[in-house]
Amino acid sequence: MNSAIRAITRIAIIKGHKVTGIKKGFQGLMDGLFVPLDLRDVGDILHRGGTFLQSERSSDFYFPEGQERAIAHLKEASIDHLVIIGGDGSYRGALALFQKGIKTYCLPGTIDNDISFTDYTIGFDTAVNIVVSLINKIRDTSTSHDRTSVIMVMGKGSGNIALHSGIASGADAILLPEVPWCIEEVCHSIKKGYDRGKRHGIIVVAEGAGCGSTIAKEIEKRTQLETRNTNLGHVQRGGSPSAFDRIFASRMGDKVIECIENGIAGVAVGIEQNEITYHSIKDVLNNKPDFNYKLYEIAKNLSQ
Ligand SMILES: Nc1ncnc2c1ncn2[C@@H]1O[C@H](COP(=O)(O)OP(=O)(O)O)[C@@H](O)[C@H]1O
Ligand SMILES: O=P(O)(O)OC[C@H]1O[C@](O)(COP(=O)(O)O)[C@@H](O)[C@@H]1O
Repeated sequence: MNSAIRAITRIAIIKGHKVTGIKKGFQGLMDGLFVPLDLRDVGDILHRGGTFLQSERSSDFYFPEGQERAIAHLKEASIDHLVIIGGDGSYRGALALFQKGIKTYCLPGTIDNDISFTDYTIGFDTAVNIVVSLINKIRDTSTSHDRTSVIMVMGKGSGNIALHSGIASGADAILLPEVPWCIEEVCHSIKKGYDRGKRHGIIVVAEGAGCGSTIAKEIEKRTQLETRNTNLGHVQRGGSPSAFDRIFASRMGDKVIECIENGIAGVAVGIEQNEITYHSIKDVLNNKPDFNYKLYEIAKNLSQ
């Protein structure tokens, strides 16, 4: 997210605009937590995870009173354009403001990669790379001990992190909220691996697909193979962003300024087939993001 903020700030200033950062998301907008941003204020943040402006969930913003408070602060500070980085909740907030006359622009920022009309969201590639590097370590100890490892990754409503990291880690099974699964099949897949001479089993479970420790116990009971569960947790949402995330976030920041310059508002920017594109926020919210079933099929075939 820092890469996007840096790009928006620098490109907007170069084009003659003034830039204000809003701290702590919609809560900060309602509380008037505004900071002027200059070229150097966004220096030395490119390599840092998270967002230097910080973020906060805010229940007041769901209601018209909260939104009116935010609009009053925007008007008082003479802010004409508002760029919001986040997931579908943030997009809903942005749409509410747009419908009240504020020129809003969205950038996809969620590790879940579950926004429509964009192939990637900021943070997803970084999260997948973190997960893969952690699974590599778990694989080493699993092999040494002839163990099966269940690894729980983030994704309450989306299996994208599990699917991508599972493929890149050679998982024996990947359990996702989008695809029904059964424990018999998981155990069969692990057993088959051991029969072929494998010395470990790797099962990647998305948060929304089930509970890792319950699954691990069930696998151990059914297969008699020693099984451990690791919940990777919030380490997945931190760390220095990947080059891919930094570059495409910068390109999207540039596109936002292009939209502003061309008088196009109420849009969400994304990346589709390596092109930076935009669609109306409404269309993005009204379309369910595609799940890549083909990739899931590849994962299944690779785990044979
Ligand atoms: N329907 C909505 N109307 C107005 N604001 C919303 C709406 N949904 C979410 N928001 C605001 O957006 C914030 C972020 O949404 P949330 O779902 O928590 O995260 P994300 O943006 O990652 O999906 C919420 O805390 C709330 O302030
Ligand atoms: O425990 P927390 O902080 O509520 O976060 C868990 C949730 O956050 C997510 O990682 C999504 O986070 P972001 O959209 O902020 O990237 C989900 O996959 C997960 O369900």
